[in-house]
Amino acid sequence: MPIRPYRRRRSVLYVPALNHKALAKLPALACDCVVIDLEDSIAPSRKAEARDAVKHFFETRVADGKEMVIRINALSSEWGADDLAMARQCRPDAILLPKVETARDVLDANDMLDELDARASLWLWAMVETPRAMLNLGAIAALGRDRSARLACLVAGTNDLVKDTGILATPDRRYLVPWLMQMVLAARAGDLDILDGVSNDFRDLDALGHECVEGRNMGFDGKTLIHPAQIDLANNAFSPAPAEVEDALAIRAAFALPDNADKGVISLGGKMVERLHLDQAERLLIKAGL
Ligand SMILES: CC(C)(COP(=O)(O)OP(=O)(O)OC[C@H]1O[C@@H](n2cnc3c(N)ncnc32)[C@H](O)[C@@H]1OP(=O)(O)O)[C@@H](O)C(=O)NCCC(=O)NCCSC(=O)C[C@H](O)C(=O)O
Ligand SMILES: [Mg+2]
Repeated sequence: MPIRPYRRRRSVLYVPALNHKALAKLPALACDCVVIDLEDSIAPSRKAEARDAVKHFFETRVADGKEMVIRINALSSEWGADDLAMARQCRPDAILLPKVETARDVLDANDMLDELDARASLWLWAMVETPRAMLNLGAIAALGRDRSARLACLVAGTNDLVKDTGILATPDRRYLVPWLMQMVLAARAGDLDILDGVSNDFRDLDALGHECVEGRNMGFDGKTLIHPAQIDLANNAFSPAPAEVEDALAIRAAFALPDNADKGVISLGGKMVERLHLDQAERLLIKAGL
């Protein structure tokens, strides 16, 4: 597999594959990434129709720089294999696997893509949304370090987690937070990106604002969204603040000085700065689009 390029994924918008009006709106939206959904937003009786709609969408769309992802149905379902075969033909950036429960689920999708001779830069993303996925999180995320497994990103599926565990969904997400933090930790251990779950009440932008800030502070790379009105808040919350960008640029400039070329640690503005801070600064500057 090629080296995984770092992408900004502050705002990741789900769009049901059969919502033609919403699909037509996408070029005008400022989200970083779009997930066209074949799974839970499509009724069982319309899965084949939705697959055709996705195919048509990719055949006719004009690329606009957004990262494009297709969420297929679970490979264990009657639709999964056909979805995967169709999705690979569309040449999206990634295919999102729902209801992943074990590392084997990801490897099975990867094997099927290899058999279909999918291109090397087609990545897999995995939803973490079942109790079994939570228990197998370490093994799933570890696939991120095996480039041949294609895994690039984990996505929290908070609706399914609430449903399958029976926890109470509270506005402050207090019963979800421990699992969300585990997801962030596992993703980092596997060198993967990680996206926070959706906020269902798309009219309550105050609640969304809090969730975005909380998600950023917990270490998520971005938030999954369901409505265009949610995009700006996510973009703002997951963009580095001007002061952070300034600090990162100062660290980059300091280590670029010839005097510091062979130093592991330097003093900058009265603070100790090590090369690990340079790595952190470089990642932040990519997030800032610099
Ligand atoms: C939630 C919605 C059904 C609401 O739709 P609607 O009532 O049409 O909203 P509005 O009238 O406010 O829409 C205003 C305009 O915006 C367009 N629109 C709406 N949603 C989207 C969208 N997602 N992407 C692009 N454009 C969108 C409307 O077409 C209107 O356009 P116009 O009339 O021209 O002004 C709807 O928002 C929706 O379906 N959202 C996505 C739902 C979805 O994909 N669900 C599945 C993924 S979430 C999930 O499964 C999480 C996870 O698995 C878990 O377990 O947690
Ligand atoms: Mg789900």
